[in-house]
Amino acid sequence: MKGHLTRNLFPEPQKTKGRVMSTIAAFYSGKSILITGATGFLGKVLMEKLFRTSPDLKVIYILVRPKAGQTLQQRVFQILNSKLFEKVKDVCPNVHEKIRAIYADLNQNDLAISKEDKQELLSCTDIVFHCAATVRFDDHLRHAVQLNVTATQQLLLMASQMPKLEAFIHISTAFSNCNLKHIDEVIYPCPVEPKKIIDSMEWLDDAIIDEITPKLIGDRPNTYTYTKALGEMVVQQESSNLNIAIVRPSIVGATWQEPFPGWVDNLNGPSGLIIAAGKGFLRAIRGTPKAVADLIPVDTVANLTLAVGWYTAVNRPKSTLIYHCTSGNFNPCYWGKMGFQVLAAFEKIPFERAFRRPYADFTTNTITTQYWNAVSHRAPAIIYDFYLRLTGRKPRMTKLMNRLLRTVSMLEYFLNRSWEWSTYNTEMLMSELSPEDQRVFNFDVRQLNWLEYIENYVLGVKKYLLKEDMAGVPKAKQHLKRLRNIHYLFNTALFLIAWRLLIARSQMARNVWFFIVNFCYKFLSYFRASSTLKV
Ligand SMILES: CCCCCCCCCCCCCCCCCCCCCC(=O)SCCNC(=O)CCNC(=O)[C@H](O)C(C)(C)COP(=O)(O)OP(=O)(O)OC[C@H]1O[C@@H](n2cnc3c(N)ncnc32)[C@H](O)[C@@H]1OP(=O)(O)O
Ligand SMILES: NC(=O)C1=CN([C@@H]2O[C@H](COP(=O)(O)OP(=O)(O)OC[C@H]3O[C@@H](n4cnc5c(N)ncnc54)[C@H](OP(=O)(O)O)[C@@H]3O)[C@@H](O)[C@H]2O)C=CC1
Repeated sequence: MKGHLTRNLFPEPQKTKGRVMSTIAAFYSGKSILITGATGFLGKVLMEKLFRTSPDLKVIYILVRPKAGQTLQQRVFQILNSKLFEKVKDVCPNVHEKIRAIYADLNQNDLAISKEDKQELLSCTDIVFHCAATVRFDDHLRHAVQLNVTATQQLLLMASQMPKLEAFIHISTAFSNCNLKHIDEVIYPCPVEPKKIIDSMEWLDDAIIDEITPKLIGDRPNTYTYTKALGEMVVQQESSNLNIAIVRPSIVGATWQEPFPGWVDNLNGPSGLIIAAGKGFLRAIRGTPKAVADLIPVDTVANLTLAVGWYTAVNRPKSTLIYHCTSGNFNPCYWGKMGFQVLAAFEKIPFERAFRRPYADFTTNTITTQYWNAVSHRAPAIIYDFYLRLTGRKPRMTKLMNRLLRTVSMLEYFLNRSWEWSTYNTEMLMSELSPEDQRVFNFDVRQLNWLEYIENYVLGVKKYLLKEDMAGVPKAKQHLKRLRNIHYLFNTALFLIAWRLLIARSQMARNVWFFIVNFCYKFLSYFRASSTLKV
């Protein structure tokens, strides 16, 4: 479909209230856009931005499955009525009419789209943003291949039958090649062809798949990164027929600026750990303080993705361009520093009913980690469960702690390494944008102030994930003070018991004790005498 387009792809920039309208926003006006994964974290932000900046777009088709007892319409209704979409309603009051939910299940080979819906998609779609994926690290290979590889292949097949299609934007991850230290904007081949993997998943049984999984994923840490790499290969194989680009974000975090700072709605990446640390469950982690914490705000990813969609459609690059959406080489932050910033934010914005006082220690040593896990994580959980049992309640803390530590162990790989991603294409794209587009579709993370971002992130986690009201902050602070006093009391009691046992058994300890008491007595006498003389 490359080069087949005859329509005018360079709409004249329009003027809005004396300011030149963004070229990118103008480009999406009147377009029919297909988004997969629109109910996910990134998909929602992408859709919100499209509606807000290009309210004249024709329609956004979203592929949705019913979930948690909700129909497609109920899911769409919930999204449109969420806080995230508040601003959209002012700019695009008929947003409900411009969104068309299409039943689809990416778990099924034909994506389970009805004939009529498929026909409409094929004839109307101008741009595709493919965000859907399974992002679970421990997903069974069969499921991860189905979602991240086969579904991508199916969607590309559909895209190749769309006569109006101008661009297909595939969202991958910057970690698809995390087995390498330096990653260029190229597709690195995996040893086994994706088509062979897809075929084999059809006839191999689960037990055999389990056995071959470690061999297939090789030096990647999980099935997620492996299948995302396979997904990219599939995209490359189809790229001769289509106008495709790939966006590779690193660790996607809460919004930086738009539609408002700190919005987040799932526990993936840092968000879950921020909760665990803020509630005092997680106090130490095996992580390298000097490793780069390559977080990227979700609105930055959405902005870059929309800019890529415009650039790919308008310029029709000869090869598939890959865009790294990372922060490390523009404005690096490090895990140790981020830990401090998160802790500082908890001082101002404490979470309610914390289990212990928040503390964040990054340690690189495995023995120290095991020590902290035993003393700081498991022991308090066991003590608390004992207390629950004593008071006739069901113990739950040990189970919760074990799950948390399992989750943490899966994230550790990413907390102990730094990667370098080359960003020539991203920088090239930035330079291609007009000043207005650079403002409206800002993806320049050099402007990001980490301290401010992290504070807003913690606030967002409190408000949108924990649903805690800011009115409860004084009470939460009081609760933390009480925990601090309990902590001091507990430590003092522990020290006194240990000391009492020691002086009962050792003459040396007794001598040291009498020396200290004597010294304190003399110091106090001297202090009292000198203050009496002054009077
Ligand atoms: C003391 C120090 C404190 C420090 C202070 C803080 C400083 C800031 C430090 C920030 C460091 C950030 C490091 C990020 C590195 C990410 C790198 C990503 C790179 C790739 C990026 C991508 O390209 S890809 C998108 C990312 N993709 C995920 O990030 C999925 C992960 N996830 C799963 O793969 C599944 O979750 C897994 C785990 C299998 C469990 O699986 P599972 O079956 O056991 O359980 P579930 O998933 O059902 O979750 C069971 C319970 O864990 C809760 N939970 C789920 N996630 C959680 C989570 N991240 N942290 C906590 N808690 C989490 C959940 O809410 C449940 O809680 P509950 O039981 O109460 O409901
Ligand atoms: N979050 C991150 O840190 C990063 C994410 N990425 C990539 O960004 C993209 C979006 O990720 P993110 O928004 O965080 O992920 P989410 O888990 O929040 O969203 C995943 C989306 O995929 C949809 N989906 C999953 N399975 C199916 C299915 N069987 N049928 C139909 N839809 C399905 C989900 O729908 P439903 O709501 O029904 O479950 C949801 O809309 C992914 O491609 C991911 O690999 C890349 C780097 C980092």
